[in-house]
Amino acid sequence: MSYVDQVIERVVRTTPGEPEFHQAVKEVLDTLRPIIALKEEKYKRQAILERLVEPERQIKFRVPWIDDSGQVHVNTGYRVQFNSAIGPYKGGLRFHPSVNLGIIKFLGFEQIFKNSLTGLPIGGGKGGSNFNPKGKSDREVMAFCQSYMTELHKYIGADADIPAGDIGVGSREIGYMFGQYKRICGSYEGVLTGKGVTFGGSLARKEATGYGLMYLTKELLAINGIDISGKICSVSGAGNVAIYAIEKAHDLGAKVVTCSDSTGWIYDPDGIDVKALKEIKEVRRERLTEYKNYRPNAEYHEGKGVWSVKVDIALPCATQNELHLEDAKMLVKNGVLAVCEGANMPTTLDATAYLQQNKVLFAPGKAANAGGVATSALEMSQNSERISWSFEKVDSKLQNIMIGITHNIDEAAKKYGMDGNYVAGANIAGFNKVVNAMICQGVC
Ligand SMILES: NC(=O)C1=CN([C@@H]2O[C@H](COP(=O)(O)OP(=O)(O)OC[C@H]3O[C@@H](n4cnc5c(N)ncnc54)[C@H](O)[C@@H]3O)[C@@H](O)[C@H]2O)C=CC1
Ligand SMILES: O=C(O)CCC(=O)C(=O)O
Repeated sequence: MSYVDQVIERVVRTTPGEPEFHQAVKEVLDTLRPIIALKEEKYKRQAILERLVEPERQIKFRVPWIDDSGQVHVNTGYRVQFNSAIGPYKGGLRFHPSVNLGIIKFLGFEQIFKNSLTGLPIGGGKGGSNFNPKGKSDREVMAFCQSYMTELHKYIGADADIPAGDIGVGSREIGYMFGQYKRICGSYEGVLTGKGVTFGGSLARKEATGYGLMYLTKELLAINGIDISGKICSVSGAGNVAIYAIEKAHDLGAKVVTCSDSTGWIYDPDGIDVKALKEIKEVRRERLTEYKNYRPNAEYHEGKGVWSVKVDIALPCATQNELHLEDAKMLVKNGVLAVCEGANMPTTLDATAYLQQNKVLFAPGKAANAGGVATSALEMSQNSERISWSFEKVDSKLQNIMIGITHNIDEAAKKYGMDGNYVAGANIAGFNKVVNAMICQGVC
């Protein structure tokens, strides 16, 4: 059995019940085979892959909180500090009922390579809870966030581990957690990113993941001789990443005709109305069923379906494993040119393989959605300098980072004879930097 297969077998055997983590490990290690083969003995002796797939630390804790009726609830909190070879742990917090250790580990593992690709000094981590903010009052969300931070503060710090948002965690939740950290630690520091701009947040962080996705998509198409202008796109999700991907796609001359939430999806042939979407999701926190009140010509459908629409570019921006093999087949049948992942691991392994076999340009999330964490790192720089940069300055740095990532993954794929395989390119480029740092730092 090859070294890679031994490590995959060990991960599956020793971490039962963590299918998403297994999926992420398999995807990364499979594409790394050619470069691991070049230094197999050295890596094996150093146990590089065994160390890479084992988090440096995983923290699991009780989060008790009281609802508005006086009832006490208990949720489970997590923080997985995966790899600090190239910088302090960095990665978001997810609050969603589906959260468990395996999901946080897959996200933390992906984050190692993504953060490396940004070129900035940030290691990989992720956290969250099975708490569901949907339908809770602001006071209940605050009670939960304060309780979560009361435990988490022991393990984080501006130079140690800097959480941010993810599904279910936006500026409201970050604000409550920042307030509680400050209160307990007596320290006003950049311990979280995605903060409100009046208390240390960076301009353009809110927009960064979606905008970054579109900067990379535009560049990837351009490398392949295609102009993004005039292209029709489908987006899944209606949260932070989806909203700002749609906004930037429209700025770039493309037209997005779909979006979705966990109950249904919208088809708007005239192009999604971003102002209406922001009002529904960011201000009123309502369901997408409300969209028809703003756009009577749009269609609302229950359940899933955005991938059945004929488009040039598909942008999954909701959650993991939301684009399956049947969806990939439908997209290919309808002539899709590119699939660029705004979410983390939204495309299943067999769907990814099918798209690649059918010559669809496929940009994996760890490259395509890296603009969010990159801008978080820019927020950390501003906090250290005690200064705030303009929106234009941050946005311009974000663009340069995303263009850089696009060329980096393209060149890495070419260098190892896998021209056009951007999954391999992203994994290889991310891996090389982290592994060099791990080797230089000795056995730790
Ligand atoms: N917010 C950020 O800066 C970054 C987020 N991501 C990833 O992007 C994705 C979306 O995150 P955000 O937009 O921040 O979250 P969000 O909470 O703002 O929005 C999530 C959206 O996805 C939908 N969704 C969630 N779970 C779903 C499910 N099981 N089925 C159908 N729809 C579902 C929700 O209804 C919502 O519209 C996630 O995979 C996240 O890990 C990646 C990089 C950075
Ligand atoms: O901004 C950050 O630190 C993390 C964003 C994130 O969770 C992600 O890239 O998936």
